[in-house]
Amino acid sequence: MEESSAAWASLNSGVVLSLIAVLCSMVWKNLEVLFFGRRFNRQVRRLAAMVDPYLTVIIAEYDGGRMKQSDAYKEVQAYLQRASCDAGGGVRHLKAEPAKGADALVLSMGDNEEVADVFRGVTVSWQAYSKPPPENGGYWGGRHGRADRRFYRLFFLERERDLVLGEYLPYVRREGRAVMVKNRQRKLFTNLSAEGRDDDGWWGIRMWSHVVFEHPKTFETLAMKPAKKKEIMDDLDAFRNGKEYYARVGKPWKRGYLLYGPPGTGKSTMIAAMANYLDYDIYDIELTSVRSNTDLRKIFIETTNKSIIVIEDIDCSLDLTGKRKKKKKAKDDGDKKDGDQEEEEKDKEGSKVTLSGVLNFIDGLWSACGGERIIVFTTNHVDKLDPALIRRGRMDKHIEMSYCCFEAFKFLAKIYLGVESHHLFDDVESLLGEVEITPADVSENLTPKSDGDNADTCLADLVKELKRMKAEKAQAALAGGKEAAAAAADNDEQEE
Ligand SMILES: Nc1ncnc2c1ncn2[C@@H]1O[C@H](COP(=O)(O)OP(=O)(O)OP(=O)(O)O)[C@@H](O)[C@H]1O
Ligand SMILES: [Mg+2]
Repeated sequence: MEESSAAWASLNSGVVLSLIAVLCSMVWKNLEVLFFGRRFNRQVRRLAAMVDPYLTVIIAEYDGGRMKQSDAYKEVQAYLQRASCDAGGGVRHLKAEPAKGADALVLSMGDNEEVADVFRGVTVSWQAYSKPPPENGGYWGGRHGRADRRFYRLFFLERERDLVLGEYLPYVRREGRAVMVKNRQRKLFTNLSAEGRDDDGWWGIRMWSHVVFEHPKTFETLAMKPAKKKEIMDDLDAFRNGKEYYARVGKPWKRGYLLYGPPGTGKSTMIAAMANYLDYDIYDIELTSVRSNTDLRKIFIETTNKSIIVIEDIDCSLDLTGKRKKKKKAKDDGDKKDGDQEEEEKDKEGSKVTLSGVLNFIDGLWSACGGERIIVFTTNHVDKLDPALIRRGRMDKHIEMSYCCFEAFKFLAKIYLGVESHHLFDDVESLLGEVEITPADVSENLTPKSDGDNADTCLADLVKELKRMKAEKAQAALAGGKEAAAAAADNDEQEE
């Protein structure tokens, strides 16, 4: 009897102990939810730390001074957009920014908000916070350093350390990158510095301002010889997929393109097509607004990966020969009017960017920061450029944009008029062999001007224009011939 009551008592105490254990684990589970969850987290976290210590990881917006927003910060920010918008995340203050698509907004957590996240059954917590800048303003100093420093802090239990550091954080970065790609709006940047807070939350002087890039031109609508077009597209593909190749041969992942040819042959159009093809941003540098080589370097550092950095009309932008240019008469430069030239001269005086500054910008040490950047120069006068500027290695691929050939014309006729053959095509072909017309002029002639215009009228207009150009050329040749004959006669007379 005594034995059975002792067994009964021990069974009872076993049940009670198990009940206590279950209760404790329930309380702990709830504590964990509170700990990482919503409102009471800070206080509860302190309490919980006594039982099971927690660790934190801080991800700063700018590491190594204030030069470049950290990739990890941007990825975490993008990742947390999803967690923040989730009703279970408990975030009450969200920040909204425009996203891809007319009415879309990207929401992210506001300052001092916390959000919980669950990974493989483990709960962690993220907190966004910011700190005022140090007195001296950090790396950039002065007005640049006025921005608050922003951070994300991740809390997790020490026992989850391996899982969080080894698997969760890499997962967050991967997912964040995917969100960034999905929400990415392509941008066209210009180096007009502006003060204010931009998409990345920067407050201060920015070297770049931007608009959303929405140029409709693609390689499908760019007229040029098919073989040449394919060669360029293959080159771009090789560049885009060349990360390992560039790493293997020890070259920074960048490529220079020089587009040269007369006005209206499609150089700017080609840049738009390249950006659309690669899905890259465009940074359009107005060199005359860059005050010094140091500013040029800052401008470069602030460009992001997957971008095309463009300097148009490089020969007109600056004196890049290394010597000071003598003042020229306006008539020397056929393309520019007197007023324009005066303006240019003034701009040049305000800018101290030198040839060596530009060379450094293209392939100096700083140019290797980041990767996946294409640099494009355009010019109407390739012969005016310093050979050092366009040697292979700096401008790796030279592309001549030429006058409209018959193949390019047929391409434009198909796009603009929807015709692949026409009885006027033969006339156009023989005239194109005799006169030089730009794709821009051909496009203009093939554009219907009124409701009554169709393929017949547009092609007839083009033929008329080509004939007019041919007559003008013949007249110019005649006048040139007469002038030469008169000069020769003058010479003869003087000799006699
Ligand atoms: N190869 C082309 N295919 C289709 N359209 C073209 C082509 N070249 C020019 N165009 C048309 O002509 C117009 C002018 O072209 P674009 O501005 O690209 O010339 P550009 O070579 O950059 O001239 P510039 O040297 O004066 O800057 C564009 O609106 C474009 O639509
Ligand atoms: Mg152009």
